[in-house]
Amino acid sequence: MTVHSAQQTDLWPAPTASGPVDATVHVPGSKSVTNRALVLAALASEPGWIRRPLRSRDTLLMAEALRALGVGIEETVSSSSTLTPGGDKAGEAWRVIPAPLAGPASLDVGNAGTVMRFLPPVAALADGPVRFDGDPRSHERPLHGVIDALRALGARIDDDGRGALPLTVHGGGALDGGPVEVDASSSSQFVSALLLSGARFNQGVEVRHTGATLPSLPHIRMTVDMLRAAGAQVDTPESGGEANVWRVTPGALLGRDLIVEPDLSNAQPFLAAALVTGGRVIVPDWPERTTQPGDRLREIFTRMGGSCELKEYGLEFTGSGRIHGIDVDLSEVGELTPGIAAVAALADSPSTLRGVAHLRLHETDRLAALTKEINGLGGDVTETADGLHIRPRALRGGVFHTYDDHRMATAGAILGLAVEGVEIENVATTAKTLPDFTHLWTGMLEDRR
Ligand SMILES: O=C(O)C1=C[C@@H](OP(=O)(O)O)[C@@H](O)[C@H](O)C1
Ligand SMILES: C=C(OP(=O)(O)O)C(=O)O
Repeated sequence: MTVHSAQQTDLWPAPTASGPVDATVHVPGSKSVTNRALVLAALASEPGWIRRPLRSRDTLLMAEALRALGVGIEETVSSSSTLTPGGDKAGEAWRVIPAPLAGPASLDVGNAGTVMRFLPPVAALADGPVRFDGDPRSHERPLHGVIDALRALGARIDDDGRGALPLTVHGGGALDGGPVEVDASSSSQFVSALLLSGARFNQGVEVRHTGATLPSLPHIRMTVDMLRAAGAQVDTPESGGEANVWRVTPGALLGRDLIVEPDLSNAQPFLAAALVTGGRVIVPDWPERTTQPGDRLREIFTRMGGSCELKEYGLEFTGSGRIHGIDVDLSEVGELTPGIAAVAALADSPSTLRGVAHLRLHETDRLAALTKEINGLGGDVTETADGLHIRPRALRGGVFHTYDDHRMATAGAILGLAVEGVEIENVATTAKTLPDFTHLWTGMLEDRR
């Protein structure tokens, strides 16, 4: 698969459901886990394996960028294909071979928050200049937390002073590290970025978040869990440390053999389909314990009218035929907002989604985009200071624009299940994290188990 910018402007007629869905959907691996695994494996002192990696635009950009810095990443068919009940590509794996990091290099981050934020600290450890650029939207997404913190920790960075891309990190082969303050209220990825490379800084790193709010805490926990699994010593607020302070002790990282969990945020549209059609969807390999924010869907979609059971083979989620509105704080799980908004627009009562002001700086301004597009189909959505108020109304068909946002595309598909004549513009933008989306979606509608 080539790493391309999804510029296609075709209209995809979103299929309506002819009845309750009844399907098993194998959801590909987690973007957030795959990209953390790549960074940690690249920084390790020995080779490692990443099994069942997500292959999507965001993760291929991460792999390409690390290769450009000298890291070996080999695609292989692993010997452990038996690990995978029914997943066709599941035996495939990446072998990551760390090497001295070096510039000059020119990295394309696309519109991947994980790539544009996790890699500048890695580049600070490289020897030589590393230039970062990406899609036009990447120039608007906040990066000041990473830039300012790296400078405070001893890095030299050339940028245009806006706290955003493009920029060049002049890596010196090592970084002092130590204590640093960051306002991560616009993205938890600032904290994750500094922690992920922190074990390789001379003094490690101590990150103190100074802002009033901090979104996406589960993603910071994911960073901490994965660092610990790679042998790093990490002190956190949860492990008895100070509130809003994370500390990584300097030291070598181990090469791991890691199996990537299915992407639970990408499972969302499929679970939503069960809810919207009063059907049933099984997602195999749903982890029993996970830091992925998508695990909150079990609770949120249950409150919205479904029921679920975590079985040995995966999650079985069943809709009741009724969809209820919800009043919910999504600050920890912001990336679930578009899918929840779509379901809420089809509910039997109003919804209020709170705590997600930072979504205005995601792939697109998601609060504005959801309001405009759902209202464009006849809906009644208003933006609040930190979220959305959604009053369900009968919807009609029309074009649903995606603004190069994968989660807008999947939100439109959810609406299309219940509303005839919804056409998704640039559904190919789902390639950011789920290149197979349209096949999985039509497959789900045909599958009757
Ligand atoms: O660290 C990660 O993998 C992510 C953190 C979150 O970012 P924000 O904290 O910027 O919302 C989330 O929305 C994004 O999809 C993935
Ligand atoms: C916000 C998201 O992505 P990113 O990693 O680009 O921030 C997302 O996937 O919903």
